[in-house]
Amino acid sequence: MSTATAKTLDTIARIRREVCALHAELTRYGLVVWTAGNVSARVPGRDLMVIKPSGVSYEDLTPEQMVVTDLYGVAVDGDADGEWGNPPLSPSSDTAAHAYVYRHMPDVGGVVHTHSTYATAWAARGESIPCVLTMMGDEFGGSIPVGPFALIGDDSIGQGIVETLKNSTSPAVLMQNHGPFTIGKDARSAVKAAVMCEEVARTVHISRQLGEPITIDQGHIDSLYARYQNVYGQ
Ligand SMILES: O=C(CO)[C@@H](O)[C@H](O)COP(=O)(O)O
Repeated sequence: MSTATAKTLDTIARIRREVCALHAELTRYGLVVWTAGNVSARVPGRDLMVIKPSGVSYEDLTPEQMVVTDLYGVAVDGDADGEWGNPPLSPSSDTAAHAYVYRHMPDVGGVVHTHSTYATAWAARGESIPCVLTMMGDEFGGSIPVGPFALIGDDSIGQGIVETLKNSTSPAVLMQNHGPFTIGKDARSAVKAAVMCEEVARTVHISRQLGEPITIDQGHIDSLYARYQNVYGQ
């Protein structure tokens, strides 16, 4: 086996394990029910992505079931370097949306979609979540925007995600009447954004039940975002 073959196959196997494991984070944080939602990752340096199979229960997901597709959502089972053993399963019904994001946002390495309750409730109203929490400044650099209503099945959802996020600091968009989609430099970052999106959607919802939350000055938001994105952590 050539070095290129071994490297490609090892990379695909690693990403399959990572994407499968990240789906467990969606159920762990209560972001999905039944088979709703999905996680994908870009294969670095290749026009390929890895995404969950459509309609498979979370508890049944295995790395081997993760589907490799091109960036138009077509399943690809190998290349000149050899086969990586795609399962006989259809990729997620949101594959076209994920693929569109990867084609049009080259810095994005991971995409997540959930129907998390509070964020989806904001999406049902077509209302962006105002930046009234320092943790929103940290993670989103401002409000969490709403994207247009779009039917599943073609590039419409992907177009709405890209049009909304391409000039935004937010890694999350609330697709109207549907739910949140998040992006990140990698799939784990996109999952984190989904977790944080639901957390702030819940907190701001509760706050608004008791009064009008106080928005944060944009200069302070920018300062919070710069610190968190560049200094926070190890
Ligand atoms: O939002 C939708 C369908 O409207 C999807 O996210 C489903 O909730 C999950 O679909 P699969 O990834 O299982 O195909």
